[in-house]
Amino acid sequence: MGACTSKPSNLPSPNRSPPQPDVQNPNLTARKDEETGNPTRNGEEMDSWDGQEDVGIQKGKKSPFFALYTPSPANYLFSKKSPANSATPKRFFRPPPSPAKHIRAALARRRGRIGGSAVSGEGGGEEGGGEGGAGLDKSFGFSKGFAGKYEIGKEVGRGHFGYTCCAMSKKGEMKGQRVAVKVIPKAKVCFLF
Ligand SMILES: Nc1ncnc2c1ncn2[C@@H]1O[C@H](COP(=O)(O)OP(=O)(O)OP(=O)(O)O)[C@@H](O)[C@H]1O
Repeated sequence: MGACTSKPSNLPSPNRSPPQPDVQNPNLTARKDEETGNPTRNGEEMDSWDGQEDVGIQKGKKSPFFALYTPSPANYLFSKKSPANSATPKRFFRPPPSPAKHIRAALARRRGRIGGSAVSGEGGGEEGGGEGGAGLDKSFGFSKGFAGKYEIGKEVGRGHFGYTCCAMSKKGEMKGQRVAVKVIPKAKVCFLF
């Protein structure tokens, strides 16, 4: 029974165990110097309290000439074991397809559609063998029997590529009707082939 004081008691507490000296070598004990606060071992001042810095320096490669030399961590980047030096996976360059091939295919299709003849048309001056393709009536065109089907009349007009003539149909459903035939010289369209 006694007064409670805030000052720590130096008396050993039954719950607190006293500091135990090293069992192997009781003389080798590390403790803080009471005056300087620096870690000491048997009275000699230590570099660090528990010697962790010593272990860290000794792990790195020390230069035999410079005691304080520590290898740069950048050396890891240039070492052979570095993943930065691992070979980049090879990329196989594939050149783009030649546009000439595409153009040649389009021209071949067009050539097959026109059949190598000069372009001609009728019915309001529409050109036969245009690029429409799918729904185009291929019965139009400047066929070998054109002279037998139509009687070419006088020229009614001119455009950039050819001229338009008035004609009379001789055969078929259009027999007896006047039509317009647009004639384009081969020389004007030969650059397409
Ligand atoms: N069905 C038609 N009836 C009467 N005249 C026409 C007819 N079609 C064309 N023409 C006349 O022929 C001229 C030329 O017509 P075309 O269709 O060849 O002109 P364009 O399309 O400008 O020519 P291009 O396509 O060669 O540049 C027109 O200006 C017009 O006077």
